[in-house]
Amino acid sequence: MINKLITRIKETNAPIVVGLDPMMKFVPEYIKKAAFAEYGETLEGAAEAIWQYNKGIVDAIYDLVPAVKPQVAMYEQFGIPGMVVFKKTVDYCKEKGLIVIGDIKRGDIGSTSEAYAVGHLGKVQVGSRSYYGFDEDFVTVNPYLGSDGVNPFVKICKEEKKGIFVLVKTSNPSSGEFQDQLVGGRPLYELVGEKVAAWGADCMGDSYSYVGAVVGATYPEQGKVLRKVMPKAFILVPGYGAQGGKGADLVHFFNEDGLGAIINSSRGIIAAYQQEKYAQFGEQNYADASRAAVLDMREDIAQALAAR
Ligand SMILES: O=C(O)c1cc(=O)[nH]c(=O)n1[C@@H]1O[C@H](COP(=O)(O)O)[C@@H](O)[C@H]1O
Repeated sequence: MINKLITRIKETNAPIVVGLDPMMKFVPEYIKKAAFAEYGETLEGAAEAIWQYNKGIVDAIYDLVPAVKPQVAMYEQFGIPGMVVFKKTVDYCKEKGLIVIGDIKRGDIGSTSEAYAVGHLGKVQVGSRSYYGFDEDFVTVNPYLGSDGVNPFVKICKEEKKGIFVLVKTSNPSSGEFQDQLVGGRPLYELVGEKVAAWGADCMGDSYSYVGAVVGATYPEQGKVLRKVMPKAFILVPGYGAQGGKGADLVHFFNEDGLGAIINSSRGIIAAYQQEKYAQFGEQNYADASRAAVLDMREDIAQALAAR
């Protein structure tokens, strides 16, 4: 799957992931009205609204980008109907040819991590049969529990030819509280970066490992160091747009080959119509506004890379 991701990045010229993080405040009124008319102001109604909203965005952007990243929390908040829409979104995006990164940030003791990995990447055994659960192509993994919490994901990636992105240095303001703590004189995120390189060493695709890392666009200096610590890891870079990351912050996340990073934007794309810059599209054309925002992001990244 890492090879496919790289091929699609080259074909689209867009090292971009559109984050499908639907929130009710982003869903246009006309979509909510129709969903509530059918299902009432219920969890089912909310789930239908985010499904229709997602579908509009995916239809508008699927030819421009290689991948999407549905964030499971945004679906989980609507209970079972929300999780049904998470799965519908995963399947629909894959039908459209998109690579799906399930943003689940899981990680636990080994046996529990194995169940997470089975549910999201692999197949579960039921008697003599086996079934895919959510069947994403990649998932995000929290490494706080150490190797035995990560290894079950790696094992299933090997079997299924899928991949993971391990949290190394996150984009949020408090990320330094633990991640920047010095351990033997070096920040913890660097040690985690070294572990990512080690976990990924025998998980190579043609040029990159399918054990990747997450490093926030909001920490470009740390990104520069981590790029060197784990040269074969693909880096998923969130924090562009809504969290303040800009094109110029991203250049050090890429290798000399122009590859090695894929930049996520969620609110900046899916709620573009609510920004002044794209307000002319109006609510009815929210999906066209998302398309315009992807094109602008692609240009911003290309310019930054050309200027480095
Ligand atoms: O793993 C992630 O994707 C992630 C890691 C991180 O360090 N920071 C971060 O923002 N994310 C996710 O990336 C998305 C960012 O959303 P926007 O800020 O709206 O672009 C959200 O789904 C976050 O959960």
